[in-house]
Amino acid sequence: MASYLKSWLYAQNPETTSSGIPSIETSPPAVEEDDDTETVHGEDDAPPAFPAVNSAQRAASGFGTQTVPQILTDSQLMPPPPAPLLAARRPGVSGTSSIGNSLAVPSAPSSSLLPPPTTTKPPLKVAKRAKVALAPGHGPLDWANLKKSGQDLRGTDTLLRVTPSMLKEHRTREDAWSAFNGKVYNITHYLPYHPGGEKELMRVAGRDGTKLFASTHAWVNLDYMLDECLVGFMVSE
Ligand code: HEM
Repeated sequence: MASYLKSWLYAQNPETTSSGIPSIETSPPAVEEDDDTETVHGEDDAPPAFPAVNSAQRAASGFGTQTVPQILTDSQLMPPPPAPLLAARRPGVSGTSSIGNSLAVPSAPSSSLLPPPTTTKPPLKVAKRAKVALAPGHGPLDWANLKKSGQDLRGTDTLLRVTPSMLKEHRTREDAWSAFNGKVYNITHYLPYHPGGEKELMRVAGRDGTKLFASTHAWVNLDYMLDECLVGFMVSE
């Protein structure tokens, strides 16, 4: 058995002694250069390489032999897209932005995020129109029914040519005429039906009420409401 082992050792290691017996090293082996980067040295907190330096993974993947992708410089990169205009807006700032020349916002008033002045400023004072409680049976429908009733609301047999002096003679509550856009109406019967009150309507009795009517409620269809009250047309003296 011993001779067999001797012959085997000789075959494996040609550096045998002259006696043919391999020498047995007794001194400790020389410390080799340590290239194991996984070993932590002193205060070095660097993480170990991954995959490990001499690992099978590194050898299999050809790690380190591949060409490292080149990192492009700023000038080689595609330029960034332009900043959207709305993104450059700032609350409370209207007009040109000071973010930078490239982000300059056109100074349109709409570029501000401020609420529109209509919501922040108090509304303009509108002259309050007096509400008048109409007597029972004197609502708009009642007036419409009276017009249809066939009752004479003109007080004249035919349409007249009315001069300003003629108009002036009809300025009482019992007999009130008024002119609107060249047409003369007998407003006497309408007085208690007027939503703005008799007093207001009497301001135009015996004179031209075109201006006052238009400044109060131009949307009201006067010609339809008073069609049965038409007296005639304005003419000069
Ligand atoms: C004969 C001509 C006139 C007719 C047919 C007429 C008719 C009307 C009508 C239909 C309304 C209700 C309108 C609405 O609620 O939107 C109204 C309201 C009013 N009208 Fe006249 N109007 C006449 C002349 C006048 C005149 C000359 C004045 C004088 C200033 C006047 C003063 C008013 C006022 C102050 C109101 C408001 C009443 C309210 O807010 O409830 N109207 N009128």
